[in-house]
Amino acid sequence: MLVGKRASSEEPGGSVVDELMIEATGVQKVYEAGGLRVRALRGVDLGIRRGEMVAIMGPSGCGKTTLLNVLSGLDELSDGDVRIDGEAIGGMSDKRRTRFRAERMGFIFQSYNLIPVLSAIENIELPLLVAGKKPKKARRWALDALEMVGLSDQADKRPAEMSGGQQQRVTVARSLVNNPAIVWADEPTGALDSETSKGIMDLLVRLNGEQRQTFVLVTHDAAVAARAHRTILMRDGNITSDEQNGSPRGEGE
Ligand SMILES: Nc1ncnc2c1ncn2[C@@H]1O[C@H](COP(=O)(O)OP(=O)(O)OP(=O)(O)O)[C@@H](O)[C@H]1O
Repeated sequence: MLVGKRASSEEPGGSVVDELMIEATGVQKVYEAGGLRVRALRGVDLGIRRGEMVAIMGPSGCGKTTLLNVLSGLDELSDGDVRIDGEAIGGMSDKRRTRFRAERMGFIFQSYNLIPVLSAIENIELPLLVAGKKPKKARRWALDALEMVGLSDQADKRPAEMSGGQQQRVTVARSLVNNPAIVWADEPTGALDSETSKGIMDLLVRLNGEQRQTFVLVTHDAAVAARAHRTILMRDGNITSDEQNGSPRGEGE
């Protein structure tokens, strides 16, 4: 596989398949810390289709990040069931779950999480090298990914030599370099001004349309959520609304 070398769909976001990819049933998460018990998720039911871009919104502390983390297997759930392509991630061993994540998922966080001493291209190819890919192949895939996010000319720059928007585009390239089936993004535009944020969303919407990946993103920004196919609202550990977004979502809207 090579990212960026596959056929584009006819229109941005025109690639949702009528098939559930992520299925959460009765998901609960309880944190216990220092004698305190916080019920962060109180029985969430949710289905996400292949190729869908879903935004999760809601007030601070309502459980958005927790939901992302238990759906992706970054964190363990306390009760309920999460299935991805029919496989229950709660039933996997730690080793299997880590591999499942490395092979099938990409992550984008607000705080870029780039390694400062590595160049853009080295940051992107690192997960491939860790996964045991040959250096030549890792470099080729990383260059493709960098091209896909429009940063081919920045390959040798270190994070500190790039703008926030450019750094976030590097993390987008890194999250996509292994052609994951699902990309999880926690506040991907949270640290960016509105213009740069729009540029990142143009990129994610385009990739979602072209690459047919499923995107689940947490955001506080209604303009960001409007670019998704669907918006889920949370409150106090529950989903309180789950609606398709009506308006067009292509670039430049
Ligand atoms: N590791 C943890 N230990 C204990 N409590 C936690 C932990 N992580 C989150 N919580 C609590 O769980 C609840 C949900 O937190 P979460 O981070 O999922 O909310 P959020 O909606 O993503 O918030 P924000 O928008 O501020 O990022 C909050 O009450 C939070 O304090």
